[in-house]
Amino acid sequence: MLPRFIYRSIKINHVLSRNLSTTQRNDFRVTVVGAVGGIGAPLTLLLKLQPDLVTELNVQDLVKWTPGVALDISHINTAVKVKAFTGAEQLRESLKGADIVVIPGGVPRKPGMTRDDLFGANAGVVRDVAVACAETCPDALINIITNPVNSVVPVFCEVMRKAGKLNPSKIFGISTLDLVRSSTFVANLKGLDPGKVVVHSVGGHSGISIVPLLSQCQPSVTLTPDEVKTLTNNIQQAGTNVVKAKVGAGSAQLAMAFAGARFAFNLLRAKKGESNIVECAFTLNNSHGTKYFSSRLLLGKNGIEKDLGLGKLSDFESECIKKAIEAIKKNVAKGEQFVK
Ligand SMILES: NC(=O)C1=CN([C@@H]2O[C@H](COP(=O)(O)OP(=O)(O)OC[C@H]3O[C@@H](n4cnc5c(N)ncnc54)[C@H](O)[C@@H]3O)[C@@H](O)[C@H]2O)C=CC1
Ligand SMILES: O=C([O-])CC(=O)C(=O)O
Repeated sequence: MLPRFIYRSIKINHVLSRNLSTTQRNDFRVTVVGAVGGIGAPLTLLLKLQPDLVTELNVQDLVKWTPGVALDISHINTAVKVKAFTGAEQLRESLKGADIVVIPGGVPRKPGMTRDDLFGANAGVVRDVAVACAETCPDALINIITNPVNSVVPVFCEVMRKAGKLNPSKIFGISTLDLVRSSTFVANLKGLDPGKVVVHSVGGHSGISIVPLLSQCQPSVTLTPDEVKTLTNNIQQAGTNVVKAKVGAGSAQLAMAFAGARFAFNLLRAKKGESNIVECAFTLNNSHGTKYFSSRLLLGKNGIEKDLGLGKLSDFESECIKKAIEAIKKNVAKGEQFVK
């Protein structure tokens, strides 16, 4: 079954194609850096299907077939305008005027690697994109998908700080896939519709730093202590299980494209003035026992409107968060050290 927002987009496209002249639209430009990769390509496709939220879509990647992928996607009959940008030389041009920059550029894991093992390859990628963003689109909302999220978000923020352009309300490490997986796993266990189950995941995006708040699941579900432990472990290990199952062909891509699109669409909806939009993301907030933490955020026109905190935690969740904080502190220090 297609996700609901794709159905909605198909319906909207139909309305738009009949009635373009009378439809009120806001103009939003989204740039995807690493747009031709395993996450980038399906994510770009999902963005192209949402003309009520995305007006212009800039497709940037290093590979020489970037214009070919952009041309391919541009043939889809939605009103979203697609442009290609190839290589580091065209990165700045791709970022000009961007409202949102989504970054899945970088290297994925292979079996046996941790996310932290990607730091050497990906920290420089994120640093270079941050330097370019500071110069060309310092007010854009930044969505960092590249791993290790817990360390490269600090890299991005420190580069912006050095450039005098840091706005922590606009820089997000994308942990949405943890929420998506949590909803699916709880729904599968309890025989519910996964599209109607909401579970927030806080902390970070790596191993024990991922803390799904199962006690606050909506609708409320009854879970035994063993079920809570098993579900938590399955959610924390889900990425690693995909890496293993793909036997060397990379990590999660399609579910991540869905999660990345969901987060970007929610940012754009909030930017357009829709209220009560809540997502979790890994941000610089200094308010949960470590500088960076993923918590429940109310999104607004300029990014984070309010940190909604963690709500009432179970004893198990409080213990998990203590462990998460210790892991995150080390990951953050590594990112900050890299920029120094
Ligand atoms: N935050 C999350 O929940 C998740 C994060 N990831 C991470 O996303 C990243 C991308 O994964 P995949 O798309 O599967 O990898 P991939 O290798 O399929 O694609 C990466 C793309 O980035 C491009 N790229 C590399 N360096 C670049 C640069 N400096 N500028 C522009 N483009 C550049 C490559 O040419 C390639 O097209 C990985 O670091 C992976 O670990 C993956 C899944 C979930
Ligand atoms: O596990 C990985 O390397 C990719 C990732 O972050 C995820 O799937 O959650």
